[in-house]
This record gives sequence, structure tokens and C-alpha cells, in this order.
Amino acid sequence: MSIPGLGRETQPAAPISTNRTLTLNPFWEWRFEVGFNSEIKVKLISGTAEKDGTELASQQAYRFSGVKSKILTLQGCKIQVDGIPHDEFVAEVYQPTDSPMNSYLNLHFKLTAMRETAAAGGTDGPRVLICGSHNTGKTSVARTLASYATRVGFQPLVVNADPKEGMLALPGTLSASVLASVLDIEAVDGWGTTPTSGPNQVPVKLPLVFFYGRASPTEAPDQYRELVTRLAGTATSRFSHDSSVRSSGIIVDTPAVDEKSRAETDLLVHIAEEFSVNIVIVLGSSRLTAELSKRLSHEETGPGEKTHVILLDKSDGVAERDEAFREQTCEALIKEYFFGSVGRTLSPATQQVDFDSLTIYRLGDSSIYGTRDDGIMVAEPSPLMTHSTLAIAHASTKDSPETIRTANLMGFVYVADVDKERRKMKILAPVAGRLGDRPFLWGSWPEPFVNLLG
Ligand SMILES: Nc1ncnc2c1ncn2[C@@H]1O[C@H](COP(=O)(O)OP(=O)(O)OP(=O)(O)O)[C@@H](O)[C@H]1O
Repeated sequence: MSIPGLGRETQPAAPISTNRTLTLNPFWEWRFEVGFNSEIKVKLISGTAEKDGTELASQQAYRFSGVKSKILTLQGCKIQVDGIPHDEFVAEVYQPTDSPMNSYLNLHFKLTAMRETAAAGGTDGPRVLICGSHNTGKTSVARTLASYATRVGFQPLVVNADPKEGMLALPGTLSASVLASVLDIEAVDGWGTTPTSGPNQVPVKLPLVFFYGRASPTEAPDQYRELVTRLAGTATSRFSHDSSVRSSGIIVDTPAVDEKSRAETDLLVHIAEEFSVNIVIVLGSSRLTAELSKRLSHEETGPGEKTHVILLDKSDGVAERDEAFREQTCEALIKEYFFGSVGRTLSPATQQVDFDSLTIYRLGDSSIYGTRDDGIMVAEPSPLMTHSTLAIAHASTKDSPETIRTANLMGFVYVADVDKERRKMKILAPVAGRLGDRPFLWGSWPEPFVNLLG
């Protein structure tokens, strides 16, 4: 039909298929980036493929949104991609030794041998720390080594000492968890879903989580050290009685360090010492390798055992994540924590509470509370709290400030609104129930962002 002056009515366009098949040879990687407002689906058609060490099941469609990552094949594969990524690239290599993955794989074989020896002798398995400067692929390597370990039947204790990332917990935390099963390929944080109240397809790994409430370890180095010590002590005592965890060892992911920064290297050495690390993997920095060798190689980490510091290449595929991307990831993680994800919808509860029925501690912030930035202080109702997440400490409101600030966490709530005059707050919690008997911790990071209920 033609309408005068308006031209011909257009026929609905036939949907354009965005489905295509990619063929990857052994050790090739398909590197892709997907924005937060779009989604792609990836299906393994034949061969084998993995994302950060976790194998894709054949013929299953995996959805990706808000991610920069890669699909690697060790034996060659065909994958079907449905949707248009924001960016993509196939990294071809002519022989496996051209890929840094080859050295990560060899490291895995070496660790497997050490774990087998430890299991046979009833001793501790390898305690590995992964470090390097910004964007060297530390978290990806840690995740890959952890996945490989579980694939051959080990159960390593995985530690995230990088508050910017959040592993099985929201960012701003340090955490540790035993990995005994596959990682969730689609998870926003790359590990799995942060445990809340709903059912999960992939078994939830109950992590041990501590609240740091800032992005960078050097912002509050004393508090950071204190939490690392707590995390190491609690995690090792909780899991040391389990012989299969002990012989599987530890894998520690660390915050980025500037190789020239003494303060940052000092914190790295502290993490290594607290976890009695005996293998340090440095990605892409010979200077950091030399510095850590000087400071750690003389240390005995066990009877007749010394720390080995090993330099490995970083992958040139590691993607830069700018602040906006990190903020969006953080937002996605917080939303997922309260509301769940596709196929796993949660029902959080909103409640109006009297501010004075809660005990909220502000982690030291001298810009608001003068010079008392050494510990925590009871917060007054403030609009600054609106749209923040508060951590719920596994402690009593009557405990000492030190016990509260170093307590492990039970979960998080979200502050939807604060009425300063009436001293009332609207709070979103993962489950309905009384909130008053546990202390809450309020950090300066992640910063308040969007209105989750808006
Ligand atoms: N080979 C690769 N191809 C494509 N993307 C990759 C590759 N390796 C890592 N990435 C992606 O690059 C980003 C940064 O990687 P990763 O988090 O492992 O680095 P990092 O060194 O831990 O970062 P940071 O310094 O911020 O802690 C992530 O989104 C990760 O999925």
C-alpha cells in the first residue's frame, strides 16, 4: 500500500542472521568484547574449547554480556557465534610454543605433579601467587590454573587479594574459597555467582569474605595488611584439616603493582609471606621478578623449601578495562547479587527501618570524620549513604571495633533511601528478616551508583 506523501509502506525486513561458525586451530584464541547492553551466544559445535580453563559443553549455548574475554582451543574446534560482539579477533599461532598459554599449561603440569606428591606424602601442595602490573592477565591465569586443577580432581583454595575484582563476592572485598567443581562460564565475575538465596545451576562455592571497602590496597595499607593476615589465618585454619584441599594447595590472585612502587611491592611480599607462598609467578615484568627474588627467595616456606620466583610472558590479548567498564561490571555484580540473573531470579525484600535500630560503622574516611581514619566509627544517617551497599559482618553489635572490622561477612544490603531528618532508611536485603542484630560496614568503595529500585 502507498500512502500519498508518505511514500511506500516498507515491508518488514527479513531478520538478518548473525549466526556464523568459526573454525579455530589448536592454540588459537577467539578474543571478544561484548557491551553491557548487548548479548551474544556461543556454542561449541565440535572439538574442545575453554574459557579461562573451564571447558564449554558441546552444543550448549552460552550467553555473554558485559565481558571482555576469549575462547581458547587446545585441540582445535568449531564454534557458532550468534550476535555481533563489540570487538573480536582470532589470534592465530603457528605452534603452541608461540602462545603464552603453553607456559601456563606447563606450569599446570608441574603443579599437578607437586599436588600428587603432596597427596601421597600427606603434605601441603604448591602455594602459588600470581602477580604483575596492571592488565597482565593475572586474574585470568589464576582462574585458568584453578579450573585446570579441578578438572584433574584437585580442590585448590583460591584467594582473591585484589579488592577491585571481587571473587564470588562483591568488589571491595578480599575472599577465599575452595574450588571443587567447574566455574560458571557465564558468570559476571568469571568465577561463579555470588552466593545469595536462590537456586544455582553451578554449585555455589561458599567463600570466606572480608570487607576492605576501598579499591586500592595503598589507600589504607595497615587495614589491608590486617585483612590479608586475617584472611590467610582463617582460610588456612578452616581448610587445613581437609587433606585433599591441603594437597591441592593455594592459588592467590593479587592486586596490580607498579614495579617501581616500593609500597605496592611491600604489600605483595606481605601477601606472599602470610600465605607461605612457595611459587611466585610474575607476569611480564623482569624488574618485579628480580625484586621479588631478592626479597623472597631466601625465605624458608617449609622444611628445606624455598620460594621460587618465575617470570612468564603475559598474553597480548589482555583487554584494557577503563573506569566506565569497571563501574558497569560492578553495577552488574550488585544487581545480580540482589535480583539474580536469567533463569535464576531472586526476590529481595525492601524494608523501611529506623536508623537507630541498626549499627552502621563507617570505615575510616578522614574527609568525613576528621582524622580518625585508623579504624571504624558509628555512622550518622547521611544522604551519602544512598545507593551504597553495606556489608553485614559476622559479629555482634556489642563486639569491639577491631573484631567488627575484621569479621568475615554474611552478605550485603543496599541502601535505597535515607531520610536524615526522620532517621529512617529504606533497605534492600537478599532475604526478608530482621536486620538489627548484626553490625553493618560502610566503605568508601564501590561508590554509590544507580538507583537499583528506580
Ligand atoms: N588472551 C586474552 N584474550 C582476550 N581477553 C583477555 C585475554 N586475557 C585476558 N583477557 C581479558 O582481559 C581483561 C583483563 O584480564 P585480567 O583481569 O586477567 O587482568 P589483570 O592483570 O588481573 O587485571 P588488573 O590489573 O586490572 O587486576 C579481562 O576482561 C580478561 O577476561
